[in-house]
Amino acid sequence: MSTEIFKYEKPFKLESGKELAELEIGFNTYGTLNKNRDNVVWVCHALTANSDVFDWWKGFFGENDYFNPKEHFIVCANILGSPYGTSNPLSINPVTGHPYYLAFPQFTIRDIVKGHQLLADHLGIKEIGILLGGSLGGQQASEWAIMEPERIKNLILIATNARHSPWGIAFNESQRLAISTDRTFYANAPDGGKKGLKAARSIALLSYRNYKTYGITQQEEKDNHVDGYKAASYQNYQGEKLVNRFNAYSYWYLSKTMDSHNVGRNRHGVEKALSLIKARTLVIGIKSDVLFPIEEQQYLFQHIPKSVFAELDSFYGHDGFLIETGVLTNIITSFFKTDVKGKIIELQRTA
Ligand SMILES: CC(=O)SCCNC(=O)CCNC(=O)[C@H](O)C(C)(C)COP(=O)(O)OP(=O)(O)OC[C@H]1O[C@@H](n2cnc3c(N)ncnc32)[C@H](O)[C@@H]1OP(=O)(O)O
Ligand SMILES: N[C@@H](CCO)C(=O)O
Repeated sequence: MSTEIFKYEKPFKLESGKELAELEIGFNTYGTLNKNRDNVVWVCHALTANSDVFDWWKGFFGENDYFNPKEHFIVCANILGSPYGTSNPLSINPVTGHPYYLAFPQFTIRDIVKGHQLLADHLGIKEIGILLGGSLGGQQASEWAIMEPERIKNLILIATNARHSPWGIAFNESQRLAISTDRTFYANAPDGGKKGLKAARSIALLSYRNYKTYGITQQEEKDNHVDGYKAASYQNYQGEKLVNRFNAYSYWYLSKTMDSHNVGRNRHGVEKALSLIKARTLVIGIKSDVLFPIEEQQYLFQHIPKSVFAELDSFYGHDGFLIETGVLTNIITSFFKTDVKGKIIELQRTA
C-alpha cells in the first residue's frame, strides 16, 4: 500500500506560537468511506512506526483481521516530526532551502493532532467511528477526543497515559543524553547521531520489555562463557535496526513531544480535561508494562465518563500492545458487543 502525501501550503501554527511555513503529511488509507460516512477507523501510531498500519499491526489490521477494508475506512497518518512522509527535522525548510535539523521547532501532541484534523477535513471525514492508539498513539487519541469530543464516537486507548510521568521523562532524557554524547549529532547531516541513536534505542528497549521478557527470550544456552551474551547481542541488533530506518533528529524531537504530553495543560487540570471526552471509551492496560504502568490506564478509566477498562495479560511488557494482536482482537470484540463481559473487567469507580 503506497503512502500518499497531503500538502498544507499555508503556515502551520504550533502550540508554542512558532510556525512551520508549510506542512506535509504522509498517510495511508484502506477501504472506502461508506455512504453514511460512519465507518472510519483512525489509527494514531507510536514513536517510530509509520502510516502503513497493515505492515506494523498485522493480525489486528489486515484483509481478514478485526479491522479490515471490507467493513472499515481505515486511516493512519505519519505523525509530525517522523520521517515517513511527514514534515520532520530532515525536511527542507522552505525559508532557508536547507534541512531544519535542530532548527525544527519543538511541537506537542496537540500539534500532531492538529495535523491529523487538517487531514481528516481534507478527506471529508466528519465523524470518526473508532479512534485508537497505543503509547504515544494513545496520547494523540486522548488529546483528539478532548479537542473534538463530538467528532470521536468510540475511543480505544492502549498502554498510554493522560500526562507523561517523571519516570517516562527520565527514560527519554537518558536516551537524549546518549544521543548528545555523539558529536556527529551536531554536524547537521542526515546520519548525524547514529551511534547515539543506537544507544538510545537500547535504553528504550529496557522500558518496552522487562526482566521476565529478557529472562526468557535472551537466556543463555551455555553457562561456561564470560562474554558475548545473547542479551548484549540483542541490544546491539535492535539499536542498529532502528538506526537503519530512522534518524536521531526525529527521535530527539518526538521524545520531547512525549515528555510534554499533559491533557490538562491550560484546561484546568487533567481530570477536568478527561471529563470532556464524550466518546464511548475502552482503556486497555498491560500488567507487565513498566513504562506506562497499569495504574496510568486505571486513572484514565476512572476519569473518562463513558469508559470500560480491560487488562491485557502479556509477557512482553509495554510492546505487548504491538505484539498481542489476538488478545487485543478478543478484548475489542467484547467491547463492541452490547453485553460487555468476558475479558472486559469493569472496575468500580471511586468517584
Ligand atoms: C520500514 C520499517 O521497517 S517499518 C518498522 C515498523 N516498526 C514499527 O512500526 C515500530 C513498532 N514496532 C516495534 O517496535 C517492533 O517491531 C515490535 C515491538 C512490534 C516487535 O519487535 P521485533 O524487533 O520485531 O521483535 P523482537 O524484539 O522479538 O526481536 C526480534 C528480532 O531480533 C533478533 N534477535 C533476537 N534475539 C537476538 C539476539 N540475541 N541477537 C541478535 N538478534 C536477535 C531476531 O532475529 C529478530 O530479528 P528481525 O527483526 O530481523 O527478524
Ligand atoms: N516500540 C514502539 C515504541 C513503544 O511505544 C515503537 O518503536 O514505536
